Formats: sequence, C-alpha cells, structure tokens
Amino acid sequence: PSAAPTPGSPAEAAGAAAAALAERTGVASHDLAIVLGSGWVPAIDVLPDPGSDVVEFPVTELPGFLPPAVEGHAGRVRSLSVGGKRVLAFLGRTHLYEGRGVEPVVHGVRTAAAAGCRVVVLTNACGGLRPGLSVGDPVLLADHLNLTGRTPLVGARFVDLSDVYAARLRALVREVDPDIAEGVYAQFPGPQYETPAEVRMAGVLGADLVGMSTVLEAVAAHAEGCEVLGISLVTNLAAGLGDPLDHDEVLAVGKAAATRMGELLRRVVPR
Ligand SMILES: Nc1nc2[nH]c(I)nc2c(=O)[nH]1
Repeated sequence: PSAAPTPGSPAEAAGAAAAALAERTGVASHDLAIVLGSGWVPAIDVLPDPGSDVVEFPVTELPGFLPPAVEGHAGRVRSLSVGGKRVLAFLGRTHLYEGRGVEPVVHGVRTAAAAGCRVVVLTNACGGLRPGLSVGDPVLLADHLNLTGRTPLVGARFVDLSDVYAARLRALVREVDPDIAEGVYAQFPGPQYETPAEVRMAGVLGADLVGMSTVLEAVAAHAEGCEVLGISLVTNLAAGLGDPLDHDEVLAVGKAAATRMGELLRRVVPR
C-alpha cells in the first residue's frame, strides 16, 4: 500500500476531497475529469447519457476548494455518466492570477486523480496569435510554454513532460475531427492581457496561443500519472493582432462554439 500522505500535504488534501466527493456523489471512483474554462460550460450540457443520474453541487462543499474569487465564475462540480464512463466536470477553475498560490489552481486535478480519474481533459478560452487562427477555432494542445515562473511540483520530482499532452488522446481527437488545428499554448500569469510586444515575444518563443490557465494543471495531472488532453477555444486574437480585448465577447464566443465543443467532447470522452 502506498504510504499515507504527509499530514497537511497537497496529496492529503486531494485524498480528503476525493473521499468527500465519493460520499457526496455516491460514486466510489470516477474515470475521467473535465475542467471547463470560460465559455465551455454550456458544452457539457450535451454530454450526459440519457437517463443517467447527474449530481451537481458547489465545489466549496469539498474540502480544500476556495470560493470563486471572481464574481460569476461558477465554482461548481458535476458528476455524470458519458458513454458508460463516470465523468467529473469542474465548471470553472481557480486561476493563478487570483493570487492565492499554485495549490488551489491544481487542487481540482489532484482531487480528480485521487478519485480514480486516469484521463484529465483541460479546456480553456485563449488568445490566438498564429496567423490562420480565427476567433471561434478550437485548437488541440500539442505542447505548452510555462511562462508563469511557477510549478505545482516541490522537491526532487523530476517529471518527464515529453508527452504531457498525451499523443494517444490527440490521435483520438484527430480521428473524430481530422481538421482540428494543433498548437502550443503559453500560460502567462495574468490577470492583465499581454502587450503587443509580449505577444510578439510569445510568437518568437514558439507559442500559437496565449492564456492564463491550463499549464500548471497539466503538469500536476501528468505528475499524478493521468493522461492529459488540452483543448483551447480561440476567443480573441492576441493583443495587437485584432480588436481590443473584451471579456464579455469572450463569453459570447464561447457560448456560440459550445455545441460544437460539446459534440467533440461527447465523441471523445467515451473513448
Ligand atoms: N494571456 C491571455 N489570456 C487570455 N484569455 C483570453 I479569453 N484571451 C487571452 C489573451 O489574449 N491572453
């Protein structure tokens, strides 16, 4: 048996949250987790198997989760069946820019892993900077640039990240949607958007997308042994490449693309 996690450690906190989740949902083990970024929440309404039970509650009912710092970010969690798999969906997430450290940012994916999930799907809304990307495009993450200067890992955890966005899952998505674009996502700390010069810098560094989430969650989930699938929704052209950024537009674009994203998830998740 694996050694009991150190009292007060993030692993212990994830274990406690997973136990509370099993209790609250009546589901002993979940198979797959989905983190829904801005605009993605409507996408999961098309997911549940007809007639299957769906349990939803505020994520703060589980230990270790903080109340949403940003008004309107629904900090909720939903347990549902999709293609016979038990799925744990986080509607909204904690962002690094909330200034509450890295632990709360990755507590969800660590809880999912402790609850049995072996696959974690991370979705987000982001800015597009590669020519040819348009607002409303989904982009499959092939790799990332961690420009946050932070990491969820502590100590001698020399984790290999050469397949952090699992090639197996990316191949599955390409089978379902052969024309989907693939790209490299750079996470900035935020909360401000990039300057045009920073966007140009990200491009020089090889980024196709810029955002404020996902990277630290992917590192944490991969370090827990989960296969990670990342899908971004381009909701604006990065600074200097298009109209000035507006958060309300972001949500509108997300809603418009939600059914397409829901279809994509519904065809990928059971596999
Ligand atoms: N860093 C960064 N995050 C974003 N999130 C969204 I939606 N658009 C952007 C963007 O242009 N830059």
